[in-house]
Amino acid sequence: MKLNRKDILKALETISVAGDGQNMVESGVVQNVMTFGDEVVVDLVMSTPALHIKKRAEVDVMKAIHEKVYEKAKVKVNIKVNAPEKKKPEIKGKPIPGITNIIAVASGKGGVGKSTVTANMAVTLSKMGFKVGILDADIYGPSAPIMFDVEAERPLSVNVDGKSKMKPVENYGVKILSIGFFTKPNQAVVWRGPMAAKALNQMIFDAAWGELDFLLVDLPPGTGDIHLSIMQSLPITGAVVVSTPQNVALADARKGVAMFQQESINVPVLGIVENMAYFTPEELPENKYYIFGEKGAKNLADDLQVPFLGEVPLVQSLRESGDIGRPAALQTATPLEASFEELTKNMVQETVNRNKSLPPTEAIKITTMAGCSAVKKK
Ligand SMILES: Nc1ncnc2c1ncn2[C@@H]1O[C@H](COP(=O)(O)OP(=O)(O)OP(=O)(O)O)[C@@H](O)[C@H]1O
Repeated sequence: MKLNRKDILKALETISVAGDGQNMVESGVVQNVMTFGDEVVVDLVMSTPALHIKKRAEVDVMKAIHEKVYEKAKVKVNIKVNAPEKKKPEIKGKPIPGITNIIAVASGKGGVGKSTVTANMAVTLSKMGFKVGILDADIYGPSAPIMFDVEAERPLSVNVDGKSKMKPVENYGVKILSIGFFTKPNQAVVWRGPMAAKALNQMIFDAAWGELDFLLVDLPPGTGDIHLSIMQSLPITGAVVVSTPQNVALADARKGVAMFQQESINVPVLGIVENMAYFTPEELPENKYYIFGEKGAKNLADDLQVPFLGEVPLVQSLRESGDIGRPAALQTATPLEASFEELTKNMVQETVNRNKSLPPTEAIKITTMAGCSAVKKK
């Protein structure tokens, strides 16, 4: 028997598409029908890769042709899956007028020197002529007020366009707002995510930051819900991850990078900084002792295919300068100044590359807590 294409299409019109109210031909699922004698080939395009739905469609097509056209027809059904494009993250956070780049500084593990790197990178950016701010969001141990010697200061209230705003405290050319300004010294800050997020939101949106080329956000260590809160409310340009070369820190740094890279967050990682890369006695700067291991963070960056921004040695004066509130990067013509200059230059370069190649990051509305655990392990 010679089959007719029109009869086949008519038979296929009796198959409805679930949830669509249309039949298979009307809805465009049937893309093509070819007949050769008693053979018929039906090409379908479906939006779901679910096996049981594809199987069901195949059975329906065969049944309709056998029952309505010719029961001995040799039917072949080809199914192509055309999955709809993945939904883009919903935009939630408002851009902050006047702030060009927001850089999150993170670490997986605590105490690896994230705040030290943030403070010195900020000072170096300022020395390079950029307008810089630090948002110290480390709710567990805000250290920017000590590192900038502004512990006793409090942000003043100023009037901007009829609204009362917080004026960041300023020192060494860096504008600073810290959660530490709002808690008493020695007060244990055990804030729940939403409380911390509210306080941070105020420091971001109710603050008179003015024009800034870079706002560095010193995140708390780890990959918890405060990170998600911040990424929900801020359009972060990119992230810098700080690690020491030892394995325990590297494992957590890997999680930190994975957090930014996971699909629902998708913040570009500008690079990894290796802090405490080696110990060097001030009087013998040529002597390097790799007490936490050699090039661990550099190798991690290579492994994860993210840029390596640079290394900072373990030096006693760097700790001292943090404690007395005068960042070491303010020094001139020292190896420490050179280290911070090198990594800051690389960070700026990566920001420029990122801004050339990608659209602005949308602040992300995270609708599940999947982000807390969905850290991909490589
Ligand atoms: N390269 C370094 N050389 C010497 N001391 C350092 C160096 N980096 C950091 N430190 C010191 O180590 C201590 C911890 O550093 P820092 O507070 O910057 O770490 P952190 O990762 O921000 O910690 P937290 O987990 O509290 O956020 C500080 O006393 C700091 O001065």
